[in-house]
Amino acid sequence: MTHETYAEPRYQSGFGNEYASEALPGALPQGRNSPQRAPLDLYPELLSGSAFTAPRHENRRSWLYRRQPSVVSGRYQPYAQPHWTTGGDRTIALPPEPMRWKPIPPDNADADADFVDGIRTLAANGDAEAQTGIAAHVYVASRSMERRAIVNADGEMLIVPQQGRLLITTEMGVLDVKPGEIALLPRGVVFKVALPDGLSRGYLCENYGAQFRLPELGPIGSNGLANARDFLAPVAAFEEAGGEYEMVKKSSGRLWRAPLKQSPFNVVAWHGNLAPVKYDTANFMTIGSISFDHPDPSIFTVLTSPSDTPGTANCDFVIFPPRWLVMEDTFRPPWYHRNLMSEFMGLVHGEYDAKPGGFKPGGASLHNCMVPHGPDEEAFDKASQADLKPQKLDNTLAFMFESRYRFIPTAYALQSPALDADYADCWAGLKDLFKP
Ligand SMILES: O=C(O)Cc1cc(O)ccc1O
Ligand SMILES: [Fe+2]
Repeated sequence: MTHETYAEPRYQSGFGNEYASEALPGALPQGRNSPQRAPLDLYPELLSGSAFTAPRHENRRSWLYRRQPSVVSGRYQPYAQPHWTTGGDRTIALPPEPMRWKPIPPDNADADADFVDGIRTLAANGDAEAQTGIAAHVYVASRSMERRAIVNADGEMLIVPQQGRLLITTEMGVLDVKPGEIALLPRGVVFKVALPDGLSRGYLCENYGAQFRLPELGPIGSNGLANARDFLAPVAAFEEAGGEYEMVKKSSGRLWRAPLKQSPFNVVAWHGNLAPVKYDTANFMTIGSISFDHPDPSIFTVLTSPSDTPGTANCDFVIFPPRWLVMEDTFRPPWYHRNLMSEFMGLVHGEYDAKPGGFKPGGASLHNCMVPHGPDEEAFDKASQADLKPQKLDNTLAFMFESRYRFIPTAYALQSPALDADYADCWAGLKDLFKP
């Protein structure tokens, strides 16, 4: 890739549509996918993100035209990254109470790690082999991946940067992703992450289940929430410089590494509907109550990964963006609640209205199935006394990975000094105000 490609990535718009892009004119075959000899003597390679026979609306695949097929590789050896774990660990005694972490992980906050080595799994559920569940990770990294790439065969990767821009080079081109934006990298797409701002941190959802897609809009109609055109896929770009690479592969819960004689970013043209994308949450068309009551947060769903039970997601990716609150005679923050669904939350910046105190950017909270939670004492006191003028919740971005499966925190997360042992105290002062 030229320097200009890095400075100014270019994009094609849409989500799950048929993109087409060539870095060199004429590199895409016309009228067929695998001619006897492809243009420019490139190798056609099919990347399928769904079964061949998946229904048309769920079918995702792209054709990559590359200088060498992906199968050209050195032999894989085990790679040690013990902090990136897979699936729910059923041997861990899962605390049946609310949990929260301060910004994580302070232990390697200035670590000399790249994106792969900087991943820390906080909690996970399901089983990558059964293609169910997700993992919630954080990353803290200060080193760019130079001649090193990663491919994840266990799931797609939803990246939520919290601090520092990420330049994500993929087989299909480059995504420039800053905090407030998210990136979604399909299972099996090779990528590497450069850190132009130095020390960078954020959250990751590794989704072993059905691919994330836009939610149904029901009575909302044909527009709103995350609009498909605001998702951006890269245009084709390939690395010119020769020389060796290291490929890290995550497969079946383990990491491996192999030497490559050539850059894996050697795709000169591609077309299809399986692609990495980025999305700026500032483009989210937020819907709320303009009468009374606090609506269910499902109205803030950006992307959903369904399970086999309709309406009961493997994972919903939900954001709490800046928005106006105008509801009359209403307790405006989230209500106190207990849910079937399990909730892992993070904060990109600002304050979250239910927890103005202890929930900090870079931190996390976990409220599993039927674990009671809701506004802390400070939020309750303010909201139950507030003068209900229209109010803008501004300069804030929280998010939730919500899943039908309980998240099991990792031993790392349970032993971390970031675990907030006093979390429950934020509700301890809620008094019995009953006035019969
Ligand atoms: O618990 C939370 O903070 C997330 C949440 C927000 C909301 O507005 C309603 C329900 C809910 O679980
Ligand atoms: Fe909740």
